[in-house]
Amino acid sequence: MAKLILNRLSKSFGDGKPAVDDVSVTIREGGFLALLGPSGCGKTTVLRMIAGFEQPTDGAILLGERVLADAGSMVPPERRNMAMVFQSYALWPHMTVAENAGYPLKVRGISGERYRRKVADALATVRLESYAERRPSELSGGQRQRVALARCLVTEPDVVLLDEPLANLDRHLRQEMEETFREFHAMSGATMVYVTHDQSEAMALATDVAVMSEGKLLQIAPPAELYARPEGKLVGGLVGQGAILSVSLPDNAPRSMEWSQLQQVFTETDSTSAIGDILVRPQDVIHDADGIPCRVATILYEGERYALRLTLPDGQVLRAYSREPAAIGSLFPVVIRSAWRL
Ligand SMILES: Nc1ncnc2c1ncn2[C@@H]1O[C@H](COP(=O)(O)OP(=O)(O)OP(=O)(O)O)[C@@H](O)[C@H]1O
Repeated sequence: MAKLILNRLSKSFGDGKPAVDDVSVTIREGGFLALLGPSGCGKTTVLRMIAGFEQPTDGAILLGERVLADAGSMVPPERRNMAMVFQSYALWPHMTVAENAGYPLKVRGISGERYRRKVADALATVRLESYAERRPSELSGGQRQRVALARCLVTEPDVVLLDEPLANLDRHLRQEMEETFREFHAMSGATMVYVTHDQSEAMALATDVAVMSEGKLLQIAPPAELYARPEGKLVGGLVGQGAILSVSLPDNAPRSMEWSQLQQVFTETDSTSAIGDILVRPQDVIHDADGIPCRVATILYEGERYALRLTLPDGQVLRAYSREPAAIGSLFPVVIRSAWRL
């Protein structure tokens, strides 16, 4: 196994804007990368190029030193030692769970004891040993997804590619499957690339998250860093809960701002300073009689707390949490403990 490298990768489908535009990413061996972004941003096209279903128009894909694809050459999908898991599972309905899981081995001419052992190991990894003789129609959605994972494990792939694998499952099952994916990643040791438009899924699963928009890579970072230090409005708005406020900032404003600096921003409007965006997380908005005089716009009971939308004196919207209920329209002064300049 080796690093998977996307080097200045681009893909155009004819005229118009390229679907993937100059994307460079290095995924360490055994890493788990989530490609995150809104519909149409190019993430599936990146995955399909890694799998070998599409050829790059520019740039290259390498596994270690080996060039898998560039504009002039392509290693075919079956010679990349990769496995892909689809949203639709793509299981054979007439085969049992064990036969489905073992199918890639049959294709490769592996049989006998070796075949049985590999299938049994793969089913054990996804905890489906006792379902070996069932057919896909007799399984739940989560169990079918696990068969698809087992089928991908039997070939011991270097790289596993997952295209929105949880999109068809309900919320409860998604959480359970997130656990399965984490276990699967730990046990297989494979490098994984996971496409999703769900930020919480990406943050929960991956070791690194690459955020894409309109074919371009906006930022790549481990989840905690992406949350704490997003680059730009798009990433800031996509990752975690928060409000983006447009404020006039002093020239020397640091990226991470505290109340002592923010207080000035909200009280002194200096018409000569530049307008900039700051990201404020709801947990950093604290109810305080001496704070900015906001008003409650909406309130939503979330079980353990209330989620508030507050209106700032200039009309912009801020999010906050509160343990106490508050009346809509009432005064709710707040201190902003910290904010991140985007
Ligand atoms: N085979 C194709 N021919 C022409 N255009 C394509 C083809 N495949 C993708 N595109 C275009 O490339 C762009 C990126 O598509 P892609 O499927 O990679 O996005 P995505 O981020 O995966 O979206 P989604 O989450 O909706 O699947 C889109 O504008 C799409 O219409």
